[in-house]
Amino acid sequence: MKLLTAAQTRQADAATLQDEGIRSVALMERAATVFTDWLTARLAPTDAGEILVLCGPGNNGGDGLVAARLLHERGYRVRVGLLPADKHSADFEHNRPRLPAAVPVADWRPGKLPPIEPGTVVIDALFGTGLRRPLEGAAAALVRHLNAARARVVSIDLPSGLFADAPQPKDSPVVEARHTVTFELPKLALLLPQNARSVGRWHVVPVGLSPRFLAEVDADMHLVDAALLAGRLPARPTFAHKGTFGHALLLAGSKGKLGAAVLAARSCLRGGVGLLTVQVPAVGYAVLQTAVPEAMCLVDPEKNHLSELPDLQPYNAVGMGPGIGQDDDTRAALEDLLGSARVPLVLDADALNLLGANRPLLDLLPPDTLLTPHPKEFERLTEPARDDYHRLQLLRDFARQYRCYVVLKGAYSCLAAPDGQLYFNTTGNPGLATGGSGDVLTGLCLALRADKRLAPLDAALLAIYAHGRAADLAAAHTGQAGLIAGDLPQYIGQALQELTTAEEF
Ligand SMILES: NC(=O)C1=CN([C@@H]2O[C@H](COP(=O)(O)OP(=O)(O)OC[C@H]3O[C@@H](n4cnc5c(N)ncnc54)[C@H](OP(=O)(O)O)[C@@H]3O)[C@@H](O)[C@H]2O)[C@H](O)CC1
Ligand SMILES: [K+]
Repeated sequence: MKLLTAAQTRQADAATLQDEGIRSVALMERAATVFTDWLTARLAPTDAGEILVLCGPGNNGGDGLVAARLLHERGYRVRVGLLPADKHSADFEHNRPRLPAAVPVADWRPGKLPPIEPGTVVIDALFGTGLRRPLEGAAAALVRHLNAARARVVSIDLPSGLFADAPQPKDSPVVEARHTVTFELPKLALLLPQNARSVGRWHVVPVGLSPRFLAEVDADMHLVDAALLAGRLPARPTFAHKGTFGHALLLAGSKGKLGAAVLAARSCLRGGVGLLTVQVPAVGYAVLQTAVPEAMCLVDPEKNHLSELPDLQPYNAVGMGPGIGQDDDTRAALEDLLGSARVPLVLDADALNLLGANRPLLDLLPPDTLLTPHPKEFERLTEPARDDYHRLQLLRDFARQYRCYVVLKGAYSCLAAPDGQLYFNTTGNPGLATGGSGDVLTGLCLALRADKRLAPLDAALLAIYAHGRAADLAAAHTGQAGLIAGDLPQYIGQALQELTTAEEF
């Protein structure tokens, strides 16, 4: 699924009107209807009390007016508060007189703002994608008043005051919603941690935007969902043998961190690799052979850390990083790897920290290398980001400059591709915020990069999605708090199976 900018969303609205030959008030009626359906499915009139609908001057406010009318028709008690404005959109003007007389309407002016009782259900229809500047004056006062009220706020399309795809100044107020019900496609702002307090939980409701426009529009941001991945993971051929799916080499572990090697190795095997060899320092030999008997094990000459590479000739992909530490010998081995590897590389954890501490090594990154930093590791590779939007820009620039794929891990992990496209993952849950879950992702990435049937982009997309999906499957049994990284590998097979393309008749 594509992620659209605010400008593209406006174009999508216009294309929909044109393609369907309808007036914009009809689209507003449709949008407000799906919003109202969403709300009434979750909130009975008896639990709602008197719903307060706060309306701004544009079409977001127009949606609010229509929702107020529909709620009244469905037996809810409703009142409307209007933000005073010099002018209103045509569709707002169209719907203002259509409010039933039984719905009380008042202007909500600064200095005379009525109290909002705690727990009141408030529909925030002040501003949506048409916000043009940070809120100030009467609008800012109203938003601050609302945020102070401890109400149950549901925002239409966006929490008011939040730009759809750009940061706002720190001191400009934004509505703090419990739920944001957004139309057709999520907006970038909903996916970023810095906006979590305003967005609450977000939900997408369909308004039937022009499928032609959505197919044709040139987006540079995407959501990684099952539809995007359809057809990217081919079924395993009947006459497959272990060579079909590649032989991966994993360089992992140091004294006290062999668990990282074990987790990555198990995950790589569950990710479907044909053969796996793991090189660990001598201290890890018995651990690896016992914990992961399916993997072959090479022993580094050093006892406690990795210091050199084996002959790379047999391998189809090499992964390095989980639990390796940052010894000088290990840095030398990484440098050797960057200089000599002729196969796909996956780099994580301390391999990234070593790169960050030795920036000239970045110029040695082979094209299409896959890096999987968390935000702190990414910062060590680049610079501290001003905010989440700036971090995405740094991510995009880095992937372009080094012609590599970078997964910035977090809720909605974001993959940047060398062509500057961004892909936000939709699977996973807070249970992944636990030690070792990144090592599991490394192993899975390695398995899919070793599979010669997969393009680099497809391997990375499948890995982040299946990793999150495995966490969702695991959490159904363990709960999110009880989820540990070791639970994940056993669900990777099912996650991949769900994505596997069925053979066509
Ligand atoms: N996407 C869909 O399918 C549909 C979306 N709909 C809804 O329409 C809004 C977008 O409506 P739009 O009218 O473009 O914009 P807004 O309502 O968000 O805001 C525009 C008005 O707000 C004024 N404005 C803008 N910034 C500020 C500010 N900082 N302070 C005060 N006032 C501001 C602006 O005035 P200008 O002077 O700047 O022109 C406008 O008056 C979308 O989010 C959906 O909710 C439709 O219902 C159709 C389907
Ligand atoms: K809103």
